[in-house]
Amino acid sequence: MPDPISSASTPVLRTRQLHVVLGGRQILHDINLTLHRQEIVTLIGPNGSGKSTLVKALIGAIRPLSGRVDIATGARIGYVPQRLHLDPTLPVSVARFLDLPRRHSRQRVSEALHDAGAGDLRRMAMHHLSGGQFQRVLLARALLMQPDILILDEASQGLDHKGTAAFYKHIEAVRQRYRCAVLMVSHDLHVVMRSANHVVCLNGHICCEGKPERVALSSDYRALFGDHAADSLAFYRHDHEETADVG
Ligand SMILES: Nc1ncnc2c1ncn2[C@@H]1O[C@H](COP(=O)(O)OP(=O)(O)OP(=O)(O)O)[C@@H](O)[C@H]1O
Repeated sequence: MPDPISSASTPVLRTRQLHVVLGGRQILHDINLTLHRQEIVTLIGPNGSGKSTLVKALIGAIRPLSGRVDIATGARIGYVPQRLHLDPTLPVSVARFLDLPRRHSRQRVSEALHDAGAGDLRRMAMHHLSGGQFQRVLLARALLMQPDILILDEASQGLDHKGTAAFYKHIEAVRQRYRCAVLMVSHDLHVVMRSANHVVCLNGHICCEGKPERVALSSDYRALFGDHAADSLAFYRHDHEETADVG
């Protein structure tokens, strides 16, 4: 289990020299990551770079070989997994799903669904939901526990740029309402570069991190993402110049 950080310190989550080995292979090394209260950090990296592994280590689902994960005392983590398999032979409604494994008041469930942008899905069967609706229900489930830290693993998977951008906006509203820190994994470089406050670029270790434009200019980022890197920087500049023009 992750260790507690004393309540006096500012970070809500911090890792120190995290090393993860799976199947005899080193997947992550020297991970020093800090998440401050109410900050949004986006984790990017190529396929297989260890993003999901890091997220699992943070929530305590994977035990690191060495290093530490410290969580502020009393801080609750809400986790939205990359995918969740539900047995289609056991149909379950959204409302019932959100009551598993622990029952919540009807009002709390309604609030969480509303806050996740899924207010109208309560009576739907889980196996009838679209990919985007399913992710919002998973987000509602994470919000039910009033998280101090919200961790989303590729929660915008399957959404196009527009859908991803809308989802990011939604997460920003959630962050403000719940006053939680957010760590999200994303592979949509365009949207990340446009929307994130702080970007962490992972490839077995943290290659670079900082504000989007700084990361986009770094040679490590360009080496990892090639042409996409140049595209996303152009996108970032275009968007920010437009914003600057407007005012
Ligand atoms: N249980 C496991 N045993 C052995 N190797 C594993 C295990 N889980 C993951 N890996 C390996 O660890 C590496 C990192 O996987 P991970 O899923 O963390 O990457 P990712 O950055 O999230 O990738 P993607 O963007 O494709 O989702 C991969 O090479 C994967 O094959």
